[in-house]
Amino acid sequence: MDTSSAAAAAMRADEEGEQSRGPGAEIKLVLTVTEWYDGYCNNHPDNCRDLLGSSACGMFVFGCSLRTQQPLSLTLKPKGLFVQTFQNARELQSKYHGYIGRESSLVIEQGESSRTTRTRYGYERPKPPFEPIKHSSYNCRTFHAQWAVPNLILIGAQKSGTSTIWTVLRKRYGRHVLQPYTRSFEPHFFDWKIGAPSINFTDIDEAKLCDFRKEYMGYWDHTMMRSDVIAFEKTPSYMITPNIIPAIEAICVWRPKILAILRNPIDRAYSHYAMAQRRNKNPPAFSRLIDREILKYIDVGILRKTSLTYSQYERSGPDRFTTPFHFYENRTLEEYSRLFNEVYAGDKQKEFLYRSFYAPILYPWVIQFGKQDRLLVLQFEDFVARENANQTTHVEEILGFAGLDYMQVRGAEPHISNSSGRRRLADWTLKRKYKAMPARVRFYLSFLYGHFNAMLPDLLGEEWQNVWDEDFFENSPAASNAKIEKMLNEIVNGSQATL
Ligand SMILES: Nc1ncnc2c1ncn2[C@@H]1O[C@H](COP(=O)(O)OS(=O)(=O)O)[C@@H](OP(=O)(O)O)[C@H]1O
Repeated sequence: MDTSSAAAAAMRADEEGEQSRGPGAEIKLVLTVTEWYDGYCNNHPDNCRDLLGSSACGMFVFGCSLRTQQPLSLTLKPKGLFVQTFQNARELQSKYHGYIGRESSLVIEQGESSRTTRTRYGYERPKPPFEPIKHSSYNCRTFHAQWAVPNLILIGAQKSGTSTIWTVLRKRYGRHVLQPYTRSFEPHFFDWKIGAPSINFTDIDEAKLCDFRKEYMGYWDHTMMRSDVIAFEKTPSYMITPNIIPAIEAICVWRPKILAILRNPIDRAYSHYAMAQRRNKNPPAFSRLIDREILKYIDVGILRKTSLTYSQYERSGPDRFTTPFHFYENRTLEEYSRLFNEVYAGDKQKEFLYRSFYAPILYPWVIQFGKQDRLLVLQFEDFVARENANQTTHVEEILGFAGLDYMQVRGAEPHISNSSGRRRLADWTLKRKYKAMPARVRFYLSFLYGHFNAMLPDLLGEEWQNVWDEDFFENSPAASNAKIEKMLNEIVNGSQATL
């Protein structure tokens, strides 16, 4: 609704009030509300005040007053003509149908604190199902597409610096990046909250979809949305759950952008294992977990039966220098993607090695979002190297991709210093809380991931050519002769030297 019709509506309501009151009589105005925003109010009068205290549209008012049954007193601006007192929202709903657009700003006149500040985890999120507020002209699909949130979803990969992206966006561009008001750092809306993989989204009832939309959008404070703000969420497990793609498409009709960041698959898998180790005091050894996964892949036909598990490889003598893996020739990426998905269908706890098979995992995302230019994939090593060197190029790319003009928000960026909070790349590596992976394991895994990494350039572009080639024997600056010698020694003799 535009400002002029909002103003006209306000005028109309004002006239009604003028006619019905004598001097000093109470004026009542009701603001017609769609059901979209009612989730925000959540029966908390304070929330209502917060929402109303900001430059919100009148739509919130009805939802809040209806739910809380609190008397609310409002001054309408910019007309600023009168104060309305709501004694009983239900009654007002049946009597009046004023209408106020987003552009009008509402200020609370009454109540102890009209502009309380909302903290990130300040209150309980609403729990579905919401009490529906029916409105005849309401169309859930088209409603408020302009402000539909989020604009950007960071889908993973886990242990690939997703939290750093989050922090950088929040700390440096806080005013321009809106994050969800969920209890947990990661909303897990599509996978855990609604269990999208088990729902058939091609055949779903529109009312149900509308409920989902309402709930998901309810994670962000819409009153904070402006043209120079993007709403953002990160849930790194989305990437390994391709069955949520139809859910994203059906629910988020405003077509949000998808962001992924990929790290060297071996490092990622081991960092993930180290995290599990920290959480679980006695986890199985990494090599045992590798064996378990490899056997699974042989079973479903991802690897040929002649492939070796890590334990077999360790006992294989001189064969240790040849590849322990045998793949089926001519297998397409699509087939790999389907097979991997089948292995883990319905399995919430997907395993460490699996999560690093980027090409088959990303394939359905590229098919769905790549062609629409809605998918951006960053490389972790590049990202953190620039970040740690105080360069902001990637952030610029992310903001631009999500629809923000970087130049426009540039002024918001504080001076970045080499403060203690910003560690250099070398420091990150030194401060890791776990020991490096034994070189033999790394060598073994490099054969496995090498096969799948080689599919990335076709999928994502030439810049992904040889990105994580493990340079074990070449005379690279990273590997001195002494190191190479140590490593060869380890591979041949089974000693515990590490690169
Ligand atoms: N700037 C910078 N430089 C170097 N390394 C960095 C940086 N930021 C994050 N990291 C490393 O990224 C790993 C954590 O990734 P995530 O935040 O995605 O983890 S999580 O999925 O949210 O748990 C974690 O890796 P590991 O230390 O190997 O576990 C972090 O150390």
